[in-house]
Amino acid sequence: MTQISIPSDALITVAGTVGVGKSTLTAALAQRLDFRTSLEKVDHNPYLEKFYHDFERWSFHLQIYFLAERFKEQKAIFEAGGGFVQDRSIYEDTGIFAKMHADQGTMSAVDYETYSSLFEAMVMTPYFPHPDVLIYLEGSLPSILGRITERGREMEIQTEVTYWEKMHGRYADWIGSFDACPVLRLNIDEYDVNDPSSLDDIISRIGVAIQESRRAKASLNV
Ligand SMILES: Nc1ncnc2c1ncn2[C@@H]1O[C@H](COP(=O)(O)OP(=O)(O)O)[C@@H](O)[C@H]1O
Ligand SMILES: Nc1ncnc2c1ncn2[C@H]1C[C@H](O)[C@@H](COP(=O)(O)O)O1
Repeated sequence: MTQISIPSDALITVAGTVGVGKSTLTAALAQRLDFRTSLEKVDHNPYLEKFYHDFERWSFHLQIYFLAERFKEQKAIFEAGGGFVQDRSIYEDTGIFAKMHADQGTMSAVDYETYSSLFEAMVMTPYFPHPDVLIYLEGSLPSILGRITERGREMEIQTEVTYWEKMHGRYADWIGSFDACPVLRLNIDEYDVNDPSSLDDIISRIGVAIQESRRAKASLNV
């Protein structure tokens, strides 16, 4: 199969639940495509560990922090003119995490409202490049829990399994109605990030998805 080249200004975003393999695939794709990465910085997050110990107390602070961080990343991608693989989308902050905590009562209704209006205002700006394609990583809950354990972040390992179970279910519902950009679904049992031919296959599929979406946009003149 002839491989369709990926435009050098593309923005490829990798989405999926915690531990599914986003950062690993982001790094592998960026290296192969000679793209830059936009990574989530977990180690210097001042709220994350506190949040896992007390969701109610820290949910709002953490969401505002993630929103600010991701918006800065979006702006950097916009200013660079693309050419990035991004680890996690801004859509997951609001569509998965903030909503889940609001629904389960660990973020108050007023905090959720404030957060959501800030999110809407940020997304409406020209600094917000929508991805050319969102790669959605999916897998079974046991495989994902195994990866969370293997990675060894104590705060995640100590968190009740029901938290990850609820998140896993929410992701499945969320992706079913996600329509902000084209989606490429990848099952984690069906690729090997260390196998070059497996990455070739993913890159071919990314190429096709981007080509189709750019053609569709051009025909609508948007
Ligand atoms: N394709 C893969 N096969 C096997 N293990 C993987 C794969 N991708 C990631 N992992 C492992 O799973 C764990 C979580 O991966 P990571 O990329 O950090 O997930 P995420 O960014 O989605 O939270 C890490 O220990 C990583 O080494
Ligand atoms: N928006 C978020 N709210 C709560 N927690 C979040 C949010 N975004 C990321 N996280 C957490 C989940 C993980 O513990 C780390 C990093 O995510 P990962 O999926 O491992 O890249 O941050």
